[in-house]
Amino acid sequence: MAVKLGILGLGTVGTGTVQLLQDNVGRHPLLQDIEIYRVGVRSLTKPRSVELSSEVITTDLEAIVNDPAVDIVVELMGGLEPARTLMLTAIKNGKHVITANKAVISRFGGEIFTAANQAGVYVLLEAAVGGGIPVIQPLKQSLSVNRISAIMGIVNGTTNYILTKMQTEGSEFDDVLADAQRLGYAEADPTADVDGLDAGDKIAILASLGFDGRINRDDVYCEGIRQVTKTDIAYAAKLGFVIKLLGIAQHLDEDNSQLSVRVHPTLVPHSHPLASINGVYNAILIEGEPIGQVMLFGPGAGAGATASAVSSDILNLVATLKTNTTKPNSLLACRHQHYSQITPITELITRFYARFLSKDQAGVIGRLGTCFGNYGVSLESVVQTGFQGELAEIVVVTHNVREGDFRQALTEIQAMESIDSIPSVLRVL
Ligand SMILES: NC(=O)C1=CN([C@@H]2O[C@H](COP(=O)(O)OP(=O)(O)OC[C@H]3O[C@@H](n4cnc5c(N)ncnc54)[C@H](OP(=O)(O)O)[C@@H]3O)[C@@H](O)[C@H]2O)C=CC1
Ligand SMILES: N[C@@H](CC=O)C(=O)O
Ligand code: NA
Repeated sequence: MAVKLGILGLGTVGTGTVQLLQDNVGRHPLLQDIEIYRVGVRSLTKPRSVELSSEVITTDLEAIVNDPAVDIVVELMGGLEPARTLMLTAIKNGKHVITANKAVISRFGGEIFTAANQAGVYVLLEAAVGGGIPVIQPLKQSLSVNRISAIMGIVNGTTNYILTKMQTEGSEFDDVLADAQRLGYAEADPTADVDGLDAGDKIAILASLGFDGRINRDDVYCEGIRQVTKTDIAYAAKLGFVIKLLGIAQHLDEDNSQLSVRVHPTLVPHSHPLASINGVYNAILIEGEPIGQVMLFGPGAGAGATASAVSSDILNLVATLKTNTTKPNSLLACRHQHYSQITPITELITRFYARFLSKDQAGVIGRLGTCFGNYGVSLESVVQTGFQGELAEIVVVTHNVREGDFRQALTEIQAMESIDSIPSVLRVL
C-alpha cells in the first residue's frame, strides 16, 4: 500500500517537492510507493504550477494532521505558528514529520523531539539547513563517529547571492535582494535572511548535531549584512579577503569546555575554501577527529535543491515504514537531553577589521595604536588610502584579540576628538 503524505504548504519548496514526486521516472523506485494524499494551502484560488485534484488540495490543515490515513506530514509552510502546533499535533497522532522549517526547529526542537521520541515517530529536517546539500544526515550518520571541533559555513543563500553580486558586479543591496526574492531564495520576511537570523537558526541546528547537545537559540550571536558596504568589500579585496556571512560553531579551547555559536559577516582569506563559494551556493566545512576537514557544497536555496532534500527524507521514512520493525532507528531519531553552554561573544578570540573616518590625519594613527595597545590589541596592518570628503579613511586589521577588550578600545577611540566615526567593524577568519 502507498505511503500517504499530507503536505502543508505549496509555495517554492512545496511546489518543487510535488513536482519531483510527480515526475518519479528514473529516480529511486521507492518514490513510486508514495501518494500525495492531501496538500494544505492558504488560498484555493491562487494559480499553481502543479496539477492536483480538488480532493487533494485544501485549506483545512488541521484536518490533514488529524487524518488517520496520513502516514507522514511534510511541513513546508514556514513561520512559527501554526507550523509548530500542526507538527506537534501530527506527532501526537503518531505521524512522522518532515520539515524545512529551521525557525521552528531551532526554537522548539526540544519540545518537538521530546514529543516525537515519546510518540515513537521521526522528525527529519534535511531541507532545513544548506537547502539541497546533504548535511543533517551526514552529521547524524556518516560523520557521527568523529569528535567534531568546528562547523563553519555559508548557510544562507540569499545573503551569499547579495554579497556575491555586490562584490562582482558592484550591485546595490536592495536591487539584489529583490532578485533573490523573485528567485524564491529569500524567506517570506527577508529580514530573517539579511539580519543573519536564518543563518543563526541553521548554525544552531548544526551545532546541536555536531556538539551533541541542544542549543538555546537565544544564546546564538547573530549579526547580518546590512552594514557591509561596497567600500568594505573593496578594502577587503585589497587586503586579500572576501566578505562572507558565516555561521560558526567551534570549541574555543583545548579541553572543549567553551563552545562558541555565532553568525556574522567575516573577512575570509582568498585562499580559504569558503572564499570561492558564490551566488546561492552554500558550503559547510566540518572539522573532526580523526577525519580532518570535510566540506559539503551545493545549492543552498531554491525549489529544486530543497525538493531534493525534502524528498530524501521522504524516501528514508518510506523505507523505514516498509521495513517491518517496531524498533526505532537511533541514527534517525534525536538523542539529545541537555542544553550546551554557549560562551558569550565577548570571550571570543578573533582578528578584527575596522574602518575609521578621521577629521585630521596628523598623529591619528599613533593615537589609535596607543589606545589599542592599552587594551592588548596589536595591529597586523594599517591602511590609509581613501578620503570621504574632508575625512581620511583608515583601515586596520588586528591580530587575535579578546572581543571584549577590542570593543572597550573602540569605545575609547570613538570618543577621541580626531575620530569622526567608525563606519564598520568586521571579524576576520
Ligand atoms: N525557499 C527556499 O529556498 C527554502 C525554504 N526553506 C523553508 O521552507 C519553508 C517554506 O518556504 P517557501 O516554500 O519558500 O515558502 P512560500 O512562502 O513560498 O510558501 C509557503 C506555503 O505555505 C502556505 N501557507 C503558509 N502559511 C499558511 C497557513 N497559515 N495556512 C495555510 N497555508 C499556509 C502558503 O499557502 P498559499 O500558497 O496559499 O499562499 C504557501 O503555499 C520555510 O520554512 C522556509 O524557511 C528551506 C530551505 C530553502
Ligand atoms: N532563505 C533561505 C532559504 C533556505 O534555507 C536562504 O536564503 O538560504
Ligand atoms: Na540540507
